[in-house]
Amino acid sequence: MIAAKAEIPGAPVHDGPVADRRIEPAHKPILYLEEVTVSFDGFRALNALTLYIDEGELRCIIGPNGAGKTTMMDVVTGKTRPDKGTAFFGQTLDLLTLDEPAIAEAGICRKFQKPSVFEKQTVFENLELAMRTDKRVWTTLFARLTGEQRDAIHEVLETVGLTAHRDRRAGELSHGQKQWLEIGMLLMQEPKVLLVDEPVAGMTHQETERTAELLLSLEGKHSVVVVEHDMEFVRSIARKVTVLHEGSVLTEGRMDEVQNDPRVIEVYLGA
Ligand SMILES: Nc1ncnc2c1ncn2[C@@H]1O[C@H](COP(=O)(O)OP(=O)(O)OP(=O)(O)O)[C@@H](O)[C@H]1O
Repeated sequence: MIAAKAEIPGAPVHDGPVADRRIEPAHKPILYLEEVTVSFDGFRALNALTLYIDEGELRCIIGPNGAGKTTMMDVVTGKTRPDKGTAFFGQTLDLLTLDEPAIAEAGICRKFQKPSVFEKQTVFENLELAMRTDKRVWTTLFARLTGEQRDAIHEVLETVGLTAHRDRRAGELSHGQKQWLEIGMLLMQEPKVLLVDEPVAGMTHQETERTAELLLSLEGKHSVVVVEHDMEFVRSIARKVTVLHEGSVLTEGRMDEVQNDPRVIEVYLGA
């Protein structure tokens, strides 16, 4: 079921020439979470969380353990249903009416911390499998690719820096390369929003740097939400940073601003 976003108080309205001028195209939200509350046995993992993500932006979400970062991603992807609040994708798609596959189909993809690739298939084949709607390995590998599909795979290989490894089995790749391959597999689905959970955990310094470049290169083409504990990494990619604490937004802003915010310092030192 599709509900109308315009019914939400304070939500931007895009349906007329005057309304259009109210929003800068560069700051048009694609994801709206408003007053979202999730309780587990009375404990509020999310507490009236309100968060907007703009189209094409790269947003970092930080916060001490238990702040609600994972729960927030679970709500967006349909894994967890909030007790209260609203979650919209764009102006019209009510995420709370959709299940996980429908949300992924709509263009919200999630990269979990642990890479999950088809180890026995090559890098190229993994990307091919990710592109198809028919997920049966057998069917996919024996279907012929169109020129356009090949181009799409080559473009993603370039983006994730794995062109030279296209014919290697995924199982032979390093941890970092597997992570990039999985990001590539998500890119094959042309997501509008990419949620990335601790992308550099377990990576070498060099792999971390390369991951920063990769995520920065996605900016403008996709909205990328990165949840990460590694502050040096966050600093290297951060545009706008949102600090979660006890299920709500504590503060948002540039990395230097949030780092010097006494409330943020207190929360991290107290954690
Ligand atoms: N299924 C659940 N049942 C009970 N409590 C839960 C459940 N999922 C999360 N919580 C609790 O909700 C709070 C928020 O958890 P969440 O995993 O969202 O935090 P986080 O910011 O991702 O933390 P971390 O950085 O440690 O991963 C925590 O106190 C956690 O123990």
